[in-house]
Amino acid sequence: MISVEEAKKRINENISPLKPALKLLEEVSEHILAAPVFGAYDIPAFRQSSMDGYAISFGDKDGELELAGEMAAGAAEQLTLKSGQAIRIFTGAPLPEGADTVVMQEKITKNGNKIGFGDDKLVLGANVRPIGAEIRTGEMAMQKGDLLTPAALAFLAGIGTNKVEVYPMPKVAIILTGNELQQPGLPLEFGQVYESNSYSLSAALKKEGISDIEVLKAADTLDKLTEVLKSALENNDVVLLTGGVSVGDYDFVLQAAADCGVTQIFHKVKQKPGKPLFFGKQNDKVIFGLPGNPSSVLNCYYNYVVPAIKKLSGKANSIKEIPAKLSHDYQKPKGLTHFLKGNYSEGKATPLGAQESYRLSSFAQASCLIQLNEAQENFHAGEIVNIILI
Ligand SMILES: Nc1nc2c(c(=O)[nH]1)N[C@H]1C(S)=C(S)[C@@H](COP(=O)(O)OP(=O)(O)OC[C@H]3O[C@@H](n4cnc5c(N)ncnc54)[C@H](O)[C@@H]3O)O[C@H]1N2
Ligand code: MOO
Repeated sequence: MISVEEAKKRINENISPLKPALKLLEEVSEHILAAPVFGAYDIPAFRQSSMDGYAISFGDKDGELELAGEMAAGAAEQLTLKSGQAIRIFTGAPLPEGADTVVMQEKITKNGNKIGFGDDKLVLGANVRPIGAEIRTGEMAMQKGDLLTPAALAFLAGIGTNKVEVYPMPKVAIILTGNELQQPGLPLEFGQVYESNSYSLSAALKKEGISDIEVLKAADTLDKLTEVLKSALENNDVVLLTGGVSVGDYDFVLQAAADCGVTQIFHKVKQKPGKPLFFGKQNDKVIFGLPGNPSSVLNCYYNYVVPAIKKLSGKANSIKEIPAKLSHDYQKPKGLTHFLKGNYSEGKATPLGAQESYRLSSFAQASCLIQLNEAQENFHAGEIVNIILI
């Protein structure tokens, strides 16, 4: 059995980002750029008004000008401004030839076809967006390693980019094991339990930006599980099995993994919940055997699966670990790192009730996992411990 730290280290050492791919902007929200993006055009591509108003030549600002036409956003035809003239213009429209300044419509007086200007603060070039102010042709817009946030996607779209080279998000299969599982919404027969792990994992994966998720079920026989695992490995980058990873007579995950050519990197971590965690690889494919208890599944997900997914998708940062003051005294036996469902507020971490690994009621309210280290038995109120924000 290995420590939490060793398990995390082995996962990190055994995972590399997925092969970069060229994808449409619509498909790459929250992805990491695998190559820099360069501007293909000067943007703005033309001198553009940033206000609704009147385009003028700055030298004419003190006189009364004659209204000589209109440029709306999207105007396909260029106008030329002559001395003594103003041209009506709208936000986003191209400046007429000969104009250098835009006066806001709130600052003018209008007398028939004549326009007067009372803006003493007007400066040359006011309310004009220069050509290439956002980006120049050939200039680097974003770097390799940058995150494609909503703003980044809009920036790239705004400079005319529609495809980018990114680290893909992994395709993930969830395999549920256990003959006892019943779908929520149907009546429970004797001995059945409602299936909940696919709900936690699917939702958590979606929060990481993963959309390609397949949920599969395998009956508790070695043949069936091996068949399902084999096909999941063919079609996905990551396989998350839940249950069947302990020592019971119907726990076939280890054998099925071996039969599918998966190399075991570790099995069993000195932790609670989630002690029988399994991690393995088949070439570049990543396999987690998550211990079936619903809290064990989620604890292992936050501690081990999230960093793995981040690394596969080229992301550097992993889990949000911070120090916090423990709210109460707490005792546990030596030997296992405990992860307690807790709440975090104003620097203080409070353990919640229902800590058993089959229970989720307090996990449903928790905002953090409180990490109590392997070697320590007694923890005191006010002591600094590490927490993982979830
Ligand atoms: N003799 C021993 N027994 C057990 C040990 C041990 O060391 N020696 N470890 C215990 C620990 S710790 C855990 S955790 C579990 C993990 O067992 P498995 O991964 O083999 O999981 P299962 O036995 O299949 O299921 C455990 C538990 O979780 C329920 N479950 C499973 N899948 C789902 C699901 N999709 N939705 C909701 N609930 C699920 C299942 O019904 C069981 O109650 O082993 C201990 N035993
Ligand atoms: O480690 Mo198991 O997950 O406690 O019940």
